[in-house]
Amino acid sequence: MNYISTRGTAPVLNFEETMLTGLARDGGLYLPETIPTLSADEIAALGGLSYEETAFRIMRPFVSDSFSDDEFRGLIDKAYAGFNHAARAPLKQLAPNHFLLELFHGPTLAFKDFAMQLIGQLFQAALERSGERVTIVGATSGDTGSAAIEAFKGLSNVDVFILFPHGRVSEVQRRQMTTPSESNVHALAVTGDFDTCQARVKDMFNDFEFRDRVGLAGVNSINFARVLAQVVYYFSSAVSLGAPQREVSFTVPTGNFGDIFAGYLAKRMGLPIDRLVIATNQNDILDRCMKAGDYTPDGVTPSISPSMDIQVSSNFERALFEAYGRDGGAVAQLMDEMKAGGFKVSQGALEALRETYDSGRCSEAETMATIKRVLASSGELLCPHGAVGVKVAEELRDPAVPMITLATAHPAKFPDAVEEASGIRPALPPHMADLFEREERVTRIEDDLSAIEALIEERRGS
Ligand SMILES: Cc1ncc(COP(=O)(O)O)c(C=O)c1O
Ligand SMILES: N[C@@H](CCOP(=O)(O)O)C(=O)O
Repeated sequence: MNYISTRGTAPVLNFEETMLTGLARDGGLYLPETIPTLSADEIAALGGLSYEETAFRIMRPFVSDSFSDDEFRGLIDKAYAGFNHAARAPLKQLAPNHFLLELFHGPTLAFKDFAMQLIGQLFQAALERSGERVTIVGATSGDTGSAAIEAFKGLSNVDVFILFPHGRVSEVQRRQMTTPSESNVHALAVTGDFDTCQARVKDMFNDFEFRDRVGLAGVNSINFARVLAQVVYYFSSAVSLGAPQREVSFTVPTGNFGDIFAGYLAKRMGLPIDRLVIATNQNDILDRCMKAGDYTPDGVTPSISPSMDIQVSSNFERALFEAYGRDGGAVAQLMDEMKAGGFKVSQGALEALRETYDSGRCSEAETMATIKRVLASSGELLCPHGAVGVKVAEELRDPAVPMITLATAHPAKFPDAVEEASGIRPALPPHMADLFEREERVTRIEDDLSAIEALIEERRGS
């Protein structure tokens, strides 16, 4: 399986190279040259399998010969062994034909663990084989960072630097990143918002001298392996509701567009998905763009669903690449316009996007009201991100088609907002019960590329 860049001019790579490379050298994001498909019989055969076996069958064609079947199976098993639910991604019914996919039973209580626990294993296996050492840089609005630190802490051939926006993640999220004591992980609190942090990470990848000197690697959804691992739960949940005989739809609380793009890949692989619904909080550029075709960011406003406080949505580039008929030149031009402030999506591409995606927005007050209402009606305590999804799903869903809304994080990651909305302060699970007593280790840093690069050079092992 070969991987190509959304901007059309970077080297074509295999799976392992793509995973270790991160951002393509032309600034684009890697995607498989062709998207493999599963027959209806192959999809039906997933029914009743373990999550791990489903993951193996879905991801195998993308990985091709980068890992042997036995090795890949073993790494998948290790990745999900630390989840505290036998189903890994259980489905709960909220209302007739409306289901919640709980994606927060991994070690850091967010959907990021599904991919990050796996790529931690894949990186380790690949680096042990090659004897290489890498420096991972990541940007986070709260959940990617904690999942990455958990997956890579203590590894001898990896240093991890996570840039998070100072003062704009929840206290639980911050402590998850700042309390691990392993010396190979570093939490950097950057002045700015998530878009600032992600821009600096991309700047570091585009600084080739620095990139090559430190052996830069990425674990944001820049990395296709991240997105791939998220395809699996679209299959497992849809099959448990009757796919491939029955169509389903998904609503996905969305920010950087990685999770919903995984749903798009599942659809392209043959899973009968009717609609993919983009649910945004008040940082609603994706919803506005889907409605009017204009992608002009106007700054991030902090919300009670901070992980989705994003206006420069990285993986939207992958969706645009598909909507523009995989024309890398067209995407490169849009991204150049983006540097100058924003871009307009062509009518043809907008129509192509609308064939797959719907979109909606949920205000702060609606998020709070949804947490309260869903607790009363179903007993389910949502986190604010899941609540954004449920509200938008309720508004847009076709009652005849099962709707699966993704519950992307555990409510205990956002205790203040959840308590204010519901009157219940959700408790952290036992393995995190002493989180507030652990010592924090964090570096405050200004938004200055040279200073960030210098700090990484100084701190990384060699
Ligand atoms: C809890 C939570 N929900 C939703 C999202 C949005 O997902 P994506 O960035 O893949 O669109 C994020 C951030 O990625 C998140 O951490
Ligand atoms: N919400 C994310 C933002 C980064 O997204 P990613 O999927 O590109 O890693 C977070 O929690 O950090």
